[in-house]
Order: sequence, then structure tokens, then C-alpha cells
Amino acid sequence: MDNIKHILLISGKRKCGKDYISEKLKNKLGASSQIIRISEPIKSEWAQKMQLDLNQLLSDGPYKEKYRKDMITWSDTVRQQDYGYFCRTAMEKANSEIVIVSDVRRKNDIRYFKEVYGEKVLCIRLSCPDIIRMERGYLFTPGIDDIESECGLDDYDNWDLHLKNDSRINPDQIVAAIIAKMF
Ligand SMILES: Nc1ncnc2c1ncn2[C@@H]1O[C@H](COP(=O)(O)OP(=O)(O)OP(=O)(O)O)[C@@H](O)[C@H]1O
Repeated sequence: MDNIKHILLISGKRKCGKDYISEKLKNKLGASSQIIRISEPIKSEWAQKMQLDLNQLLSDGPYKEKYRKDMITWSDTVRQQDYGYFCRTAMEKANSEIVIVSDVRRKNDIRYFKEVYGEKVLCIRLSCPDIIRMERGYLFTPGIDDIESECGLDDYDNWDLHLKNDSRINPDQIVAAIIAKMF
């Protein structure tokens, strides 16, 4: 943890491109960077508890979507006891100077990282028109798209960067804007 110099928190609605931009960012930043997902300890603990296939839960696709809602409900009960639990557990894998957290969804996630890592944290919001998100597989789902895990940061107004990731923008420009803000 002592060697961490930057923590990039990536937020945005479903299918806005959090994973896509995080991967491009990591490729550009190289070996001193890594991607951490808050959802990883959620998925691994949930898979163990429910005897599910962790690899399928970790990949994109119908299997993940099928269990998304139940996982959110269960993880919220854990967060009620300890809001930083999954952030802290995910960060146990952090061993790089630059840590990209590719799935920040709640104000309490940001609160946790700012409390623990202070000035090292950069909060980044990605946005994308619904029509493009739909082309990427998003379909409004009640119980998923209207609850805190999707909407919790809609009214957050303290982003260090708010960037569009739609089809007209070259993703390299998004990556360059983030890196320019870091250094
Ligand atoms: N700028 C882009 N250009 C082309 N394809 C993109 C772009 N951004 C995202 N995509 C594609 O859109 C799809 C959804 O992106 P991604 O998985 O990164 O979204 P996400 O925000 O991580 O979604 P979720 O919240 O469901 O995990 C992926 O297939 C990805 O490759």
C-alpha cells in the first residue's frame, strides 16, 4: 500500500465503458499500473456462498446479468455493517504505483478511498448517451438500473474529470485527458 502513488476511481453508468477505458489506460500506463475491481471480492464471496461459477460471474454476459440483482442485494447488507468492506478487500491485491479502480458505484466507495488515500485519489466520471449504451447491450432493468448501485453517483458533483465516452470520441483522447490530470 505504501508504494501507491495514484488511485484512479472510474465511475459511470452500465455499459458506459468503464472496463474498456480502464484497460486502455492500463495499457498506456504500463507495468506500474493495475486494475482493481470492487466487484471482485463481491463476486468471489457470493460465488462461494451460492456455489456458483466464479469465472462466468467475472466475465461479461448473461450469467453475470442473471445474478447481478441478488448479488447487489446481498452486498448491500454487508455494506450496511461496514461501508468500506469490499473496497478494502479489493485493495488487498493492490501492489502497483498506479491503481485503477474500474467499477466505482457509490458515494461510500469514494468516501472510503478518500479517507484512506487522500490526495492520491482522482475521481473520474464517464458518460455516454443511452442509445450507445443500448447498442453495447444495456437494457433498462427495474431493480438494477433504478437503485443505488447504478444511480448512487448520478448527483455527485465533485469529479476531478467528467469525460464523454461515446462513439465520436477517440478513446485515446480520454486516456490522454486522464493521464494529463494525474501528472
Ligand atoms: N469508446 C468505445 N469504443 C468502442 N467500444 C466501446 C467503447 N467503450 C466501450 N465499448 C464497448 O462497449 C461494451 C461495454 O463497455 P464496458 O464493459 O467497458 O462497460 P462498463 O461500463 O464496464 O459496463 P458494466 O457496468 O456493465 O460493467 C464493451 O463491449 C466495450 O468493448
